[in-house]
Amino acid sequence: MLGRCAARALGALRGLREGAPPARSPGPSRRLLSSEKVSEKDHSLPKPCWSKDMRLLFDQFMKKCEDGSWIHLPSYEDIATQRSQDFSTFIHAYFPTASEQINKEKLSQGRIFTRSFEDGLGFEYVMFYNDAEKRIVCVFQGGPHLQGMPGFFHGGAIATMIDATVGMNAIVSGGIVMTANLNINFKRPIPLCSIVLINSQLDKIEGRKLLVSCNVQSVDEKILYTEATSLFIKLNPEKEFHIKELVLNSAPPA
Ligand SMILES: CC/C=C\C/C=C\C/C=C\CCCCCCCC(=O)SCCNC(=O)CCNC(=O)[C@H](O)C(C)(C)COP(=O)(O)OP(=O)(O)OC[C@H]1O[C@@H](n2cnc3c(N)ncnc32)[C@H](O)[C@@H]1OP(=O)(O)O
Repeated sequence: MLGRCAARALGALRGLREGAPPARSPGPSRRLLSSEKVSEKDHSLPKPCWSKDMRLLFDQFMKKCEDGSWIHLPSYEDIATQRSQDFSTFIHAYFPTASEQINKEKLSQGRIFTRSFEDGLGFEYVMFYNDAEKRIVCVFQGGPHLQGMPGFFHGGAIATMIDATVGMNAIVSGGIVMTANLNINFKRPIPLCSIVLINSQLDKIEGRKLLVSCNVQSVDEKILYTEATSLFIKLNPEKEFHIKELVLNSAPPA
């Protein structure tokens, strides 16, 4: 049985695509342009660019999902439904000054960073969540455009995938959170285009703080490439109360 927070967060992740009603109002901070492209592709499902090993790992984890102990997490490249517009409106209301500085025309082109590369060239990954153990495992196949030192992944690309994985763990466990601190020890360089496992674990929740750790290992678990710890802060619930009112009152009269 999923915890209430995890069930809500997973529902929200799925709800970004499934059965969401057509947008009534984009709210004050996010105006959709008529030319806005909406991609429905779930990037966490097998694609031709996935290697044999990546597919094998996907199949192994999907097998673990059959008894409900693990859950496959969907992943889309952009955010375009009513519920996610509310989410976007919420975030902009939380940071009003920063929000004013955003170029609203460019905002409509917003795309999740890890899903903004052509298939196979950047970040290919799929995440699985275990609620009982508060773990997320990410199977990651990095492409040739993530190169840093010749033949190896760029440290920033590794940091990005770590942030995405521990971040998803924090979102599923805590709701709307932001990364406050990320500490990374790069222990071994990761060969370009290899497949690695990112194992993340929720260690502690202290009020609004969520501590999540992770390691990056080779598929056979013989090489420990990277270790990281992170701190996520749940956006202040008191402030959230006023923001909810703002979001609810933002729609123009019908
Ligand atoms: C339900 C959601 C559903 C769907 C989501 C939709 C789509 C998801 C798709 C993909 C997601 C993939 C995951 C990606 C994850 C990536 C996340 C990011 O990259 S976030 C971007 C980077 N982070 C930032 O830009 C954050 C910048 N910082 C801030 O905005 C603020 O500092 C803050 C973190 C919001 C905290 O500010 P607050 O005013 O809210 O809290 P404070 O009162 O300052 O602090 C509370 C508490 O925490 C302690 N603290 C804060 N920062 C730190 C720190 N760096 N180190 C240690 N401690 C810290 C602070 O001392 C307070 O402690 P207390 O006094 O004991 O209460």
